Amino acid sequence: MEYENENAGIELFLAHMNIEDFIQEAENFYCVGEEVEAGVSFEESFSQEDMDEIVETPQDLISHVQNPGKVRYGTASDLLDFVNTVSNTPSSSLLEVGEEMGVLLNKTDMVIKEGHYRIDLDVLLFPWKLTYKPQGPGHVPKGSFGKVHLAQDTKTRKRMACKLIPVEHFKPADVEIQARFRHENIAELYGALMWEQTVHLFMEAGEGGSVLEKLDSCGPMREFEIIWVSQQVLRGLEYLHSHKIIHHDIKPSNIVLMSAKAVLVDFGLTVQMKDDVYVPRDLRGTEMYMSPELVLCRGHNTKTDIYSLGTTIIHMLSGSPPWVRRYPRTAYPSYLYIIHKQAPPLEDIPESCSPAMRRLLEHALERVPARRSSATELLNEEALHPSREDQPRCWSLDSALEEGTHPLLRQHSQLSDSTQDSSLYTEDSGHSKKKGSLYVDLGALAGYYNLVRGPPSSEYG
Ligand SMILES: Nc1ncnc2c1ncn2[C@@H]1O[C@H](COP(=O)(O)OP(=O)(O)OP(=O)(O)O)[C@@H](O)[C@H]1O
Repeated sequence: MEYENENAGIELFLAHMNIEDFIQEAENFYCVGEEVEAGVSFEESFSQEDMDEIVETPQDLISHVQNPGKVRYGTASDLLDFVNTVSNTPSSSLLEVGEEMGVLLNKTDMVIKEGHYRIDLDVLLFPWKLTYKPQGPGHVPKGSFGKVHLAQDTKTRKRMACKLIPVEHFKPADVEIQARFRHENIAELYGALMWEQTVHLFMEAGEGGSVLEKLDSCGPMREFEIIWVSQQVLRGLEYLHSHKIIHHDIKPSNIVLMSAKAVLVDFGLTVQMKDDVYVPRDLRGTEMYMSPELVLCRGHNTKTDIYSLGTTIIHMLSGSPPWVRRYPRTAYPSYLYIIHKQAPPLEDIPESCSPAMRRLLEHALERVPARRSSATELLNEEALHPSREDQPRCWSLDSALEEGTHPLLRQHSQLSDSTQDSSLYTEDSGHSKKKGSLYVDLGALAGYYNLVRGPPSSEYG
């Protein structure tokens, strides 16, 4: 809808806003996923010997900072106490800290040795090698404040992502949601270390890279890939929204791919609402993916993430974020006014989009939040449950898998899930080096079909 002038637009928009309808039904707490409660679930699984290594009180953490060189196993609340302590400690005191300190949640896969978990010794950091990118030195994705490496525990060979944030930019809010809430579509936090003025956050690794990296390397995604990614993101959002949590930065670079699932990352802007409406003090998110109500800054709710997912789907379908084709970045330094005046960007949906996916997008990008579909409603959309006839490519691959006649597919289906377990040190088997479109296609399909194809391990070794 185009408005004559800005004020008229705001008035008309507000007239359509029914704040009481923002949340359509009572949020259903504790039904999906798991909230980590006061560390009980972690502590119950520890022996007394292990418990001796667990940080027990915030006071211990303060002495932790004063007596550095200790890394301990702990609970989610220990970890939050630790990061709060780090963030409240003057940087001059942190400068004196010579050794690493921190709290690890993952006792099974991260081995602390006599109070140490040393970078480059107990855990190694690597650049990422993505199967669809040309061979080379690999790359280290950078966000606004942090670099993210692939990490591997040298003892257990567990592969993780390690996000490095200079301490002056670190906020406890960066880890709070990941420490407190667990769901299979939210990157699981494994621990936090402070070393050399940098906070190291260890978490579940998206070894297939982010959706943005895939788009930048391979161009627009095919609809069945988008269906799979959307289902994964919606499950994560359904869980977050049931806890009144707004992610606030849903976009292709914050969705990372694994062999059998996709997870959300980057919870630095995330907020858990106390009421049904969150009235922001600042603008949170990434412009091109922002909802009109978020841009307006008068209050929004979890539906803003749904709108951002809609714009993310447009990016996956077309290869570009919404707006930028019609309003080139060179000419438009900011899109806020455009979003306010012109949202939703339905014109950016490519012609090739199926009618069912177009309908889903119309429901996700509905301008009035109360009328916009929820994550649960979108998960039930026809577009996310295509019939086999509508997905000829899936059908042929699926039938090939069932019949097990295609030698290459049979080879892939016989691989174990090496994403989790494979080692950086093991020799690579020949087929993971295959190049060419079929190889890329299978990589893209890995999650959709639960095909298991780990990253080529020799490239890391
Ligand atoms: N768990 C992970 N596994 C794999 N890659 C990851 C993971 N977390 C982050 N990344 C990669 O690192 C990039 C930057 O991470 P992240 O978004 O968390 O940083 P940021 O500084 O908060 O970024 P920004 O604020 O610019 O969105 C992501 O776009 C993604 O490519």
